[in-house]
Amino acid sequence: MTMTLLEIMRTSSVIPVIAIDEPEHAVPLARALVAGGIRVLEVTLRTKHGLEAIRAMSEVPGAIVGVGTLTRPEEFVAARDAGAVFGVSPGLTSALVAAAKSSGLPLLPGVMTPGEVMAARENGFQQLKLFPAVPAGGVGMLSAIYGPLPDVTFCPTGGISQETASQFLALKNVACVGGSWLTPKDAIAAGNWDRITELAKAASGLRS
Ligand SMILES: O=C(O)C(=O)C[C@H](O)[C@H](O)COP(=O)(O)O
Repeated sequence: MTMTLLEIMRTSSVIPVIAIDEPEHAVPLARALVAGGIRVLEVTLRTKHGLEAIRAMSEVPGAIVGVGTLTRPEEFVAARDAGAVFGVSPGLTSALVAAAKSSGLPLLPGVMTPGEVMAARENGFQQLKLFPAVPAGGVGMLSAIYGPLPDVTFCPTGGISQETASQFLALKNVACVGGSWLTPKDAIAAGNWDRITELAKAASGLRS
């Protein structure tokens, strides 16, 4: 089953941004999130275990696994081959546009200004990540962008929490938000998967 980026974004109110420090954490973490109703998982390439984690988490029933922190064109094919079904980048360059098209990996590119939104749209991207969302202007920025550019849909990420997520999710041009608050490092290190499931349940309840 191939999902479009928009379908993936609409599957989850919150996309957890995940960094795996220990490969053995990948599968229990994915299971804990899916058990809490959070199925779309963004596994970043911030750690050296990213690709291995994508491979393992893709096997977890119900999980829809993407790759995050795509900053170099050569990472696209490797992530796709590891099982990622979408990719997220903090910004967009012409090399990343070409890599997204040639690899076929649906890309959610990061933007931070109206000009970047327009440049991304010219390259065929209408689903975008506002990054870093809160420093860029947060809810006010997204509402202002909706006026002249109503045909783009955002996944704001960066500085959002369980407490502020609903303000973003209420906007017409927001399909989901991204954040690292569902995967606290101390809970992962301690193997406290129940805590992660509770955080996921709270997040998936944001838009029910
Ligand atoms: O690694 C990446 O590719 C990123 O895009 C950065 C993350 O999206 C943010 O670091 C998450 O932000 P917080 O929820 O404020 O922790």
